[in-house]
Amino acid sequence: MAANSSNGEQQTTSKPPPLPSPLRFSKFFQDIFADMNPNTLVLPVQSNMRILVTGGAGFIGSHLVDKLMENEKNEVTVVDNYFTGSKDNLRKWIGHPRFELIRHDVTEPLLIEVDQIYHLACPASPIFYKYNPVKTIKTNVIGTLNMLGLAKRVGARILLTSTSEVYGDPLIHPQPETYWGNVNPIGVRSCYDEGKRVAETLMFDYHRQHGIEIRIARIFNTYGPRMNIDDGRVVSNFIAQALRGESLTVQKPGTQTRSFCYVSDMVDGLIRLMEGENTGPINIGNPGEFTMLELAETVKELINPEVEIKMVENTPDDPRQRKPDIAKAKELLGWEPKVKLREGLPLMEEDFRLRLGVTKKI
Ligand SMILES: NC(=O)c1ccc[n+]([C@@H]2O[C@H](COP(=O)([O-])OP(=O)(O)OC[C@H]3O[C@@H](n4cnc5c(N)ncnc54)[C@H](O)[C@@H]3O)[C@@H](O)[C@H]2O)c1
Ligand SMILES: O=c1ccn([C@@H]2O[C@H](COP(=O)(O)OP(=O)(O)O[C@H]3OC[C@@H](O)[C@H](O)[C@H]3O)[C@@H](O)[C@H]2O)c(=O)[nH]1
Repeated sequence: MAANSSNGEQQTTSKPPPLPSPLRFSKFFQDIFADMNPNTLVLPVQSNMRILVTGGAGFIGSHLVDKLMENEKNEVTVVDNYFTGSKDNLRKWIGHPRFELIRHDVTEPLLIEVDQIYHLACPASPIFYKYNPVKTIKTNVIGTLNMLGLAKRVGARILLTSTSEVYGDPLIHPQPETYWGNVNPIGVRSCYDEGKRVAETLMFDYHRQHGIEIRIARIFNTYGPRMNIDDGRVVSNFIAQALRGESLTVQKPGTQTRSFCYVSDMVDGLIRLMEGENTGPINIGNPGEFTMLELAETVKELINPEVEIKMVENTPDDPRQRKPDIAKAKELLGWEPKVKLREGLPLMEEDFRLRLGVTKKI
């Protein structure tokens, strides 16, 4: 059972998690379990782990699926409504006997049998989550309720990919998990950041009330191959602009900061959190902090020194600074990021060149 919450208070529960669904025993594992007592029940190591990844056709989700599929004991099911994700991200697994892809919207109930749920489904780029804010908040609230209902019914452990946006425009820097945030509840970003805050609340309420095993990751800005070319987020924008020979659009004032984590580090952190003993919330991100002007200069230097940098208008409530305190991830998960920004950008450039059909001049 998981340990204390981030505030150091005993907010977790020692209630036993619900028993796995009877199908867990009848369909796949007849005769394996002699002892059905939930307190002593240990799943045999030789059994396959049935893992659901919601939002698995998206950027982080598809990299997570790649990593999970490396383990021959994992059977992976993805559900996705393809709003910002694509089957193309999963093409190498389609038809694989341990892989299943279901077109499904998490705002509708889902009845399947699984042991673990990585719940990622939610548009993450501000352009996309603001496009239909009511749908975004439904995805965060009703979608998370549905996945918690599923976890409760089948006794699965569930991990939520929350976000650094729960800290809003932070007044404490860097942000530890104990910080409660500075969030505008009625702004244009609220569908996402307040939505994720409610999702975190639901996770803890299901944990305390029903004994559900929960894990919460607070993800900081993540980048890497497979981001949508016109995703709208800053790293993908700058790389696509540099490769197309367009000006890099720095939103004013340009001094706002972000900390960028390469996607392989992120996936490693998420799996460690799921497999570990702590509920979280735990920050997962790279503490290397850059202003948007510094990021633009770096992309220009590495990818196309000929492009210009132009200042453009910003959008409301843009957080002015953001950097994770990752002491907890280091201590509890033995995790810290390995890939520096200057190493990760060229890996992403390679993928964007292929997709945009822009070859490198030698
Ligand atoms: N990438 C980041 O920097 C970052 C930072 C913080 C948190 N996160 C969180 O990580 C998760 C994945 O982010 P990402 O960057 O891969 O984004 P993404 O947009 O590439 O992936 C999200 C996936 O969820 C799917 N989806 C959206 N709404 C859905 C719904 N109602 N039902 C089913 N599927 C739905 C999309 O089609 C897409 O495949 C999200 O929960 C996001 O909030 C990401
Ligand atoms: O073309 C651009 C795009 C963005 N920006 C700036 O770059 C910074 C980062 O913007 P992004 O749109 O990439 O992402 P944000 O940091 O605002 O939010 C992100 O962080 C938390 C995650 O949960 C989300 O996935 C994502 O919304 C902002 O200050 C924005 O103003 C630019 O300067 N130019």
